[in-house]
Amino acid sequence: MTLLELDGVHTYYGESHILQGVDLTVEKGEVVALLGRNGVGKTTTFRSILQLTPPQEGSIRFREEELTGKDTYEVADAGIGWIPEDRRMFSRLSVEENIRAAVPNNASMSDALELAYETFPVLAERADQRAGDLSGGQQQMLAIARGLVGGNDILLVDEPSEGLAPKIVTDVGEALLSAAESVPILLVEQKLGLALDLADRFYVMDHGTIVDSGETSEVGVDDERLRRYLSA
Ligand SMILES: Nc1ncnc2c1ncn2[C@@H]1O[C@H](COP(=O)(O)OP(=O)(O)OP(=O)(O)O)[C@@H](O)[C@H]1O
Repeated sequence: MTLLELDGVHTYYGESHILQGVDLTVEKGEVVALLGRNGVGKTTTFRSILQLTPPQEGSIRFREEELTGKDTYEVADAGIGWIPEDRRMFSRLSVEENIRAAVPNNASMSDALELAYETFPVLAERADQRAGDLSGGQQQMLAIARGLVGGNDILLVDEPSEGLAPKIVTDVGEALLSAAESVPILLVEQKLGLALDLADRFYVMDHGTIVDSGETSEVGVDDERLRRYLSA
């Protein structure tokens, strides 16, 4: 079943025409990678879905319901979770308080904590620590855990490996794979190997449009098909 569907999305910042007709879908149960060089419009695609920068043309449907024209809080309420590049969290609050704050009012707090701590045992060990004192990788896990307990039906994850040491990137990759067992993910990730390992399908973006797409099993990191759009 198609969960999220973008159809001919055009988005501007002022006069700058950034997204020039983006089409993509995410099906239930999938991890989909959105690939492309810096500045091609990946984050803008997320901002368009979230209605933070509303598109001027095209449609964005989530579970067949039109999102364009809604407020961002309504998009969040519809079940779209966002894990931005800066991993927004309450750095002065404890790990557990951060998780608790992400749980919707109508959900069971104990179930949410169990899900978060079973998925990320390292967070259980650090439940009482201030989130701001966690390492970069642990903060990323906390950000993913918050998305996981947030009652979301899809997570938009932006550059989860950004600024992390290689060994930690592997941990975060495993964390995302665990998360993907419960929730579909649309992923922006510069590290091609990681993106291909995690995702079932990929889209390649260039100059604000989708220029290639397919199953990740069809391609490898050195594939010319990807390299032409991804290398600087
Ligand atoms: N708030 C803004 N106002 C004006 N232009 C912007 C704004 N944010 C981004 N842009 C421009 O829009 C284009 C697309 O940016 P976007 O962040 O979507 O790219 P990206 O593919 O996510 O790349 P990156 O990995 O560098 O974030 C870039 O040329 C960028 O300079």
